[in-house]
Amino acid sequence: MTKETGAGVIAVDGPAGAGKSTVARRLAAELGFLYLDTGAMYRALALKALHEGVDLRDEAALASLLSDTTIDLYPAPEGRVRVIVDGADVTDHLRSPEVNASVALVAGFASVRSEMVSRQRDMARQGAVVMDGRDIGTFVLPDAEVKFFLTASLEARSERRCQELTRLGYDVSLERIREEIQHRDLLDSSRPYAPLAMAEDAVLIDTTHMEVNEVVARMLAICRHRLG
Ligand SMILES: Nc1ncnc2c1ncn2[C@@H]1O[C@H](COP(=O)(O)OP(=O)(O)OP(=O)(O)O)[C@@H](O)[C@H]1O
Ligand SMILES: Nc1ccn([C@@H]2O[C@H](COP(=O)(O)O)[C@@H](O)[C@H]2O)c(=O)n1
Repeated sequence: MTKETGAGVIAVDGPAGAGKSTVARRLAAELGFLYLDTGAMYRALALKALHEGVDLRDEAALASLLSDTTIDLYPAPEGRVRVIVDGADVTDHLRSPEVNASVALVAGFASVRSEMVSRQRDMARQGAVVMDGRDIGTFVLPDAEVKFFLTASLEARSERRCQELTRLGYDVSLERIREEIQHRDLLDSSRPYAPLAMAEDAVLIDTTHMEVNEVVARMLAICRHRLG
């Protein structure tokens, strides 16, 4: 049991393309937990801001937009998540190159993060959740019973993301993806408010040379040992 949440809260942090979402939803399914993708919440706000022509450098405008936006995460088959914004399903639009290029800017503002963190803590209050992002183990849910920090080489993360976007039908180059990931990593780790960071009590897993099943198996064994 944790101060701010019920029993069974697992945090999964790490940089872009490390494999967080893929393994976190598999882990949640194996444990019968709810999977909460906090990155999808920031992506949803960036998508709405792009759609409504809001200046992505205007913190007040973005904070006001968020205060007038509902973002709901619903479980979907295979542990996936449907993202509903103001009642509309936007899931399939959250990983476009435009959103990828904008989300870290939107997520960098303290007033945006403060509201997002408040909503994320509310989502975790009942416990039995696996929550992934950049600041979960260090800031959003510091009392989580189990914390993981996934990483991988820039090359591996770039190749994975490039293959993923190509499969989704986007016309992207490995070089452009590498640059986007490097830029997003810099923004995510250098922001003053709740930056990308590894919690001191997190288990570090470098997935560069690991298969998805191997990563999930290792995390599941640790969770079952820690949670009993
Ligand atoms: N261990 C792995 N080996 C090979 N491919 C992987 C591995 N883990 C994840 N992938 C693939 O890499 C891509 C990115 O994975 P995923 O979206 O889970 O990363 P992420 O850390 O959540 O990234 P982001 O934070 O940008 O959402 C996906 O296509 C996924 O299938
Ligand atoms: N807890 C979080 C989660 C995400 N972000 C920002 O959103 C971007 C997209 O996240 P993905 O996991 O979907 O790639 C990410 O690069 C961060 O800029 C965040 O700030 N905090």
